[in-house]
Amino acid sequence: MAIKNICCLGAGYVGGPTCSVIAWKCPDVKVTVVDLSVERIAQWNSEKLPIYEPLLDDVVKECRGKNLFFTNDVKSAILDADLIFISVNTPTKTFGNGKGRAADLKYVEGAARMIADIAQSDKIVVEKSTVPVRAAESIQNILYANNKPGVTYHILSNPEFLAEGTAINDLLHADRVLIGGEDSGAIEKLCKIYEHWIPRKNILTTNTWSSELSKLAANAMLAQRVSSINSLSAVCEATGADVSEVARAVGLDSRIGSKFLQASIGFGGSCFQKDILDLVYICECLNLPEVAAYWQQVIDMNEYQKSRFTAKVVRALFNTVSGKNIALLGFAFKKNTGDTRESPAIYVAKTLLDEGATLNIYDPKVEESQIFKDLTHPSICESPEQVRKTVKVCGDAYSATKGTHAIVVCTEWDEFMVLDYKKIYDGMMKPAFIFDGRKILDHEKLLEYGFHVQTIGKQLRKPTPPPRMTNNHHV
Ligand SMILES: NC(=O)c1ccc[n+]([C@@H]2O[C@H](COP(=O)([O-])OP(=O)(O)OC[C@H]3O[C@@H](n4cnc5c(N)ncnc54)[C@H](O)[C@@H]3O)[C@@H](O)[C@H]2O)c1
Ligand SMILES: O=c1ccn([C@@H]2O[C@H](COP(=O)(O)OP(=O)(O)O[C@H]3O[C@H](CO)[C@@H](O)[C@H](O)[C@H]3O)[C@@H](O)[C@H]2O)c(=O)[nH]1
Repeated sequence: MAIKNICCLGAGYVGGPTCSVIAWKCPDVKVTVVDLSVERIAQWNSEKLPIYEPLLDDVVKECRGKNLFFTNDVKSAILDADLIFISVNTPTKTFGNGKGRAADLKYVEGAARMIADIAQSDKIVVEKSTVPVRAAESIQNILYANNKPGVTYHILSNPEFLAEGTAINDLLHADRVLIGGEDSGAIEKLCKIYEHWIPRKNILTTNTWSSELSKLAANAMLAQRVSSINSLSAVCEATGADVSEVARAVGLDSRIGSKFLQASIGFGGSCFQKDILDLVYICECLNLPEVAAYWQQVIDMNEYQKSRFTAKVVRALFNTVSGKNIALLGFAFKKNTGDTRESPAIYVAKTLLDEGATLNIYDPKVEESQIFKDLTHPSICESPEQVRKTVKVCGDAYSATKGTHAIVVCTEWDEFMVLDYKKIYDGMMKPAFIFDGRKILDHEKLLEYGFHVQTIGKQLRKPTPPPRMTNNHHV
């Protein structure tokens, strides 16, 4: 029997968009997305969705209330479902064995326990969350622990490869869909769901462990490219080479390819660091210390890049930012999302605040409450009151930059490329500095306006000196 009823545990950045697209593309399938958070479900049912993602509003509006439902009624959703996605968070452990590295599987375990408690009929249980290799085994053990006669579970791994900011497009035009499992019948049923819009040749089936590991491997290799180009950006700054030119020249080799070679202030987001740390931990547990050290270096290089960039800002501002007012443009970890998890902007803000600066922050999609939540987190600051006194969240780039000593571009939002930088320069303290952490601005123009400009992976000349004042009108 074909799948008619899908339940998704976890209404987050993955569960929400993925299930919305499934509902949109499979009108005869009922899709119910559940979460433990009452607030999150209320937001999914409101006009303002809990996450910002281009095109998501349209898809949700099209299907919500028809074959797409958001609810806290976990019990009915599990009872009715033929197939259940586990799409809960798998953050890095913050305590105990593996602290700071291993993935914390407590939410996955919680989800599996809920299924085991509630289910009364056969279920296909699909691991959509990113998990350590062999997590499916633990899920299976939990599901069968209280042995309900007549209930059979088929466990599949179906990792998600969408990136935030392009989630809907990534889902609609996935390079591949990966399904790992041992039961060909269950695999076939999940294939049939994706076949509503993904060509069969792009649906890859593997064994469970290959599928689980492929997700960690893909993220590790993507992040590795970013760390590789960022490491070369330091060489460029020291030699006069330009990292954009190097990336272009290298990326035109079809064996290397041009994507993910954009030098930056470092990668952020909820996945890269977490998943590589998990891979490192797995390698250590498998007694593969050389392999662990190899992947750890991708994270170490990212830390180096973030600190190298921030140190450059402080150095350029005459080695002291104490009492200086600095504008941060962008707070999200990349453009077209309001997500700030592991955003390099948090690191930049923390360092500048620790050095005594006051900050004006503007991001088109990050809420003020989120910025303060991030900057007053105990791992970031000792005194939340101090942060509230020294950080101002602004409603646009012009008010954020007015009267400041320097601008730091942390996120590559398109709107930052088309600002009137002459006007901004005129409103700033002099000398006016701009640090382009994303390489998106027209540096030559900025130099002409009089800005001191620094960026990643390229030495820039000094600004054009202002016209000399003279008393000799004939000269
Ligand atoms: N964010 C991404 O772009 C992305 C992309 C690919 C894969 N992933 C992976 O997908 C998983 C989910 O990531 P996310 O960003 O959507 O996380 P998220 O934190 O946005 O959402 C997870 C949701 O699961 C809910 N939840 C936890 N336990 C639950 C339970 N037992 N029942 C119902 N709901 C429960 C939480 O309340 C939360 O709303 C992670 O493993 C992540 O690594 C994320
Ligand atoms: O050339 C590049 C590409 C990316 N980044 C940065 O790297 C981070 C991650 O970007 P991206 O991968 O586009 O976004 P994510 O939403 O984190 O998506 C990654 O992590 C997801 C969660 O596992 C996977 O599903 C996706 O395939 C994978 O791209 C961001 O801070 C980017 O600014 C760069 O600095 N330079």
